[in-house]
Amino acid sequence: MKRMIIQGGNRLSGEVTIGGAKNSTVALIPAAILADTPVQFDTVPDILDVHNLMIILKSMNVKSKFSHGVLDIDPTQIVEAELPSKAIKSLRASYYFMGALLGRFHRATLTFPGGDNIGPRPIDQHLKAFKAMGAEVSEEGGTVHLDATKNGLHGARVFLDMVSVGATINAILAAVRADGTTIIENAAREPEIIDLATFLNNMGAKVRGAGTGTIRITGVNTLQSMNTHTIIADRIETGTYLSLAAALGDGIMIHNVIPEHLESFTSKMIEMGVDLQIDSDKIFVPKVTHLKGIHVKTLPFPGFATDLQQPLTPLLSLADGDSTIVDTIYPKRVKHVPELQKMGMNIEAHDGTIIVKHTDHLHGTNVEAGEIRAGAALTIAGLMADGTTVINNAGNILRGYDRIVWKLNRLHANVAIEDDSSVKID
Ligand SMILES: CC(=O)N[C@H]1[C@@H](OP(=O)(O)OP(=O)(O)OC[C@H]2O[C@@H](n3ccc(=O)[nH]c3=O)[C@H](O)[C@@H]2O)O[C@H](CO)[C@@H](O)[C@@H]1O
Ligand SMILES: C=C(OP(=O)(O)O)C(=O)O
Repeated sequence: MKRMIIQGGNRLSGEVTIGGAKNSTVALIPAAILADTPVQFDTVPDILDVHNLMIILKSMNVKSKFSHGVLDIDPTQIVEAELPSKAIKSLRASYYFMGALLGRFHRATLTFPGGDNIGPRPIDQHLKAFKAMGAEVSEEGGTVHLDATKNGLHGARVFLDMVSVGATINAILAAVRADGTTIIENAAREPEIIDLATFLNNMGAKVRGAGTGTIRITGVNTLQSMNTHTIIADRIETGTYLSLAAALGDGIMIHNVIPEHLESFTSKMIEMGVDLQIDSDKIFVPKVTHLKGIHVKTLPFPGFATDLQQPLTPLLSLADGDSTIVDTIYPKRVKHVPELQKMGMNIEAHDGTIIVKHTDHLHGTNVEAGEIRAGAALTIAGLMADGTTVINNAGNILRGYDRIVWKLNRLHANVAIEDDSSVKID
């Protein structure tokens, strides 16, 4: 098991460049198996989810090579195979192989995905979309079987009961090579869905309306890649560095940013009193002297992202006055709260509301990254704290933060990853 070891207390400064978006990348890789040609992605983040998706590709005889942010995938010799359940369970987005395999072979068998433990994460809307498109769906012992081999996949009208990123993407993946037109209503509008549609459309797909609540997909017979797809910048990684820079920076420039994807987040930081200097593709965070408490409610995009409520909590603890967070997407996503309490933070979770009060002093201790963004919150808190913080289960952080140790140390932090289970602090 990996641990992150942080010697806290350094002020940070300098520059950091944001990587490609995890939540785009993990949809684009399964989408690549729909192509009839090799495909290439660049600005691919170096994260565990990518390496685990490559293991899944290999099990289907899909060769992939990842070097210096460029990922080449050759799906032209793909075969149907049993997918490795350990890799499937290591991340959430492995469920995108359901839609992609249905599109490619008209059938798929997968164990239930893993991913962050952030409360119930049903996939009923994904299965509803597959059924509407003609797939027979059955589940037994944690395995899902999808089969549309008898009559093929056909276009359908799918109204999602709730706005779901995963169900929207899975429905698109199944629909791009189906017969006829699929209409997804109440679709999620996240930028990562637009990125996926851009990749597919550049290969000849007909996906219209991505980024709005209604997406129309007309199936095509073949998808052929002609160029390299550059993955959009990770808005959640950006928000994490914005929070970190405001909490303990003496002036930090964040490059490769799409500010329009972060307006719900940056507007809250500005409301707190952070004098962000927002440019077309970079944001400068000056040294912060005074912060006010704020109230945050997470919502589907373009609302405040559930993945950014945790990385904001260390910054909220520096504000005068109380702040509150209500996570309407995942009300039970509070794994960071007891761990931050161990470090001395004045934070509580009651009846679906997280309350953060002013905290003068954080101290390093042994804590647990119960999920990726809890890990991000603990990383920022550890950098702010006196002494040594040991974050257990740091694999959860490495699932989604591109070269985080290297990036933090370039900002003058003191962070390392160790595998040694004997690391202890007094
Ligand atoms: C790989 C990826 O992109 N992960 C993101 C994706 O997760 P993911 O795609 O799993 O999240 P969804 O958007 O599907 O979930 C939104 C809400 O809908 C519910 N729901 C979803 C599907 C379903 O079939 N039934 C159902 O009830 C969920 O429990 C949740 O309350 O969006 C989440 C919400 O922005 C983010 O936190 C994750 O980082
Ligand atoms: C919840 C997240 O990821 P996943 O859906 O991959 O578990 C996240 O990125 O915050």
